[in-house]
Amino acid sequence: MDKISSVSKVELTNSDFVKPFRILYEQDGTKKIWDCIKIHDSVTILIHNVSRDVFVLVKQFRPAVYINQAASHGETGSEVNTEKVPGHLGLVYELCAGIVDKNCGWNEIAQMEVLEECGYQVPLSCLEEITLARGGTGVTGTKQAFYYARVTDDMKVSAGGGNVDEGEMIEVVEISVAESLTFAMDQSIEKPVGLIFAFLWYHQYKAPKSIS
Ligand SMILES: O=c1ccn([C@@H]2O[C@H](COP(=O)(O)OP(=O)(O)O[C@H]3O[C@H](CO)[C@@H](O)[C@H](O)[C@H]3O)[C@@H](O)[C@H]2O)c(=O)[nH]1
Ligand SMILES: [Mg+2]
Repeated sequence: MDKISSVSKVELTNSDFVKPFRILYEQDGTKKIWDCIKIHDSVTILIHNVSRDVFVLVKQFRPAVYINQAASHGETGSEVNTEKVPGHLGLVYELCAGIVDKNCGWNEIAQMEVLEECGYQVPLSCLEEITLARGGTGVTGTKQAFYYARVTDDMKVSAGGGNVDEGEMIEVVEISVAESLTFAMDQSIEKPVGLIFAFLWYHQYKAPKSIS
């Protein structure tokens, strides 16, 4: 999964996934411009396997993270020297997530992503909405829905790994709930803020409280 080679940056002319555009507006009479990117809304799922008290995460190569790593290693040109910037630097731990690109309930999209990426067939009744937030406010402004899915070992029906037809390569990783806060705050582990939020949410609102 982390054997990355032949990396180059090219100009984006058209895309099925993102559309850059500019907004012109006036604020209190002052003319302003703001450059944005249109992307899909998304769903994100904190999967808790209660049979073994572990969180189920996905680990995947993220080109955007990789290219930022390359820049930190002085590789800012259009070609990246992959000897100097090995592919594992673009691997990221994330919650199971997917874009809202189908006309159905967001909870159904969450259910599909849990199956596709992590191999659990979870009934909708085991999916709880945590909250809805903005995935990004500066550039995209899209919505991101967070769900909590309680799963058991007997809901595991496949290895997961993502949609092979779309070329997805995903490793399913388990983190014990007991170690999850240390994991969340470890800066040496690449992860998005949504993962940290979800782990903290669990410990604040869901974790059994010990009696002192
Ligand atoms: O430029 C692109 C963009 C996407 N894809 C494919 O599109 C699919 C997208 O996968 P999906 O699981 O639906 O979305 P994610 O990539 O997991 O993205 C979600 O999870 C991210 C991490 O939480 C968030 O940043 C995003 O907003 C959210 O949509 C995959 O097959 C990709 O291979 C491409 O091939 N090229
Ligand atoms: Mg995904």
